[in-house]
Amino acid sequence: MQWTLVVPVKRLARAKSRLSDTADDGVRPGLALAFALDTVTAALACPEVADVAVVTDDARAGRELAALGAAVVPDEPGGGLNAALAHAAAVVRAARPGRPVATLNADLPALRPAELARVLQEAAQFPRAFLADAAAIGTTVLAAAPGQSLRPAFGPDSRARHRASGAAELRLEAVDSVRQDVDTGDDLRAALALGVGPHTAAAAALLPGRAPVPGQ
Ligand SMILES: Nc1nc2c(ncn2[C@@H]2O[C@H](COP(=O)(O)OP(=O)(O)OP(=O)(O)O)[C@@H](O)[C@H]2O)c(=O)[nH]1
Ligand SMILES: C=C(OP(=O)(O)O)C(=O)O
Repeated sequence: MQWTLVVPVKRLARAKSRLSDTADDGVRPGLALAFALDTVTAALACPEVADVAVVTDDARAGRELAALGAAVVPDEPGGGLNAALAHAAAVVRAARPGRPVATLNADLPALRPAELARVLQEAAQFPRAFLADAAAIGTTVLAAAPGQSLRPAFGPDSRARHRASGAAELRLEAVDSVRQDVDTGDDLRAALALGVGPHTAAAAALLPGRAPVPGQ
């Protein structure tokens, strides 16, 4: 079963505010874009993924992600993350009603296609399912079978909120790259240790106190 992924991307100028102590206003938008480029590149390389739709209001992110092969859905509701996801899911569902849909956060710069494939294969066993983030508080993937509405409940404590909504929590081992979202400087260090994609490696090398990562 092949999935349509919906990837939300906040306006780059406002994105990743919790990284402001690690990356100042001059470099943070480029870092957020690099995360999204590496996330979408890995998602498009996953055999379980048919297509990727990015929902964003950011012109530069839309342009650069479209160049990778993603579709771009304008964030018309402008009502925050959950409204953007519900809107984009409705748009992609109208085009292909028989396909399962999953959201994937755009801040997974270490994402590996084979680990995402395992997550999506497991999610296909349930009407709705989700994967908790590395901190075990948030959510990085929320998946819905054909005919099931996504009902996204991202934000504070989204792991508990998705569980309370009846979605199955995926209890997979060794899918660290799908769980490792980057909100803070510590998260970025953890992602770099897992091994990030080339856009993030280049952007992270520009941060103060960071040497380029050899081989990336
Ligand atoms: N389209 C869209 N995407 C959003 C919106 N808010 C957050 N996102 C995306 O949703 C995912 C998870 O969001 P967060 O991890 O909170 O990222 P963030 O909002 O950039 O980070 P902070 O500013 O530190 O809260 C990321 O891929 C964001 O780019 C929104 O209002 N619209
Ligand atoms: C929006 C979310 O992401 P984060 O915790 O990374 O802000 C979430 O996990 O629901």
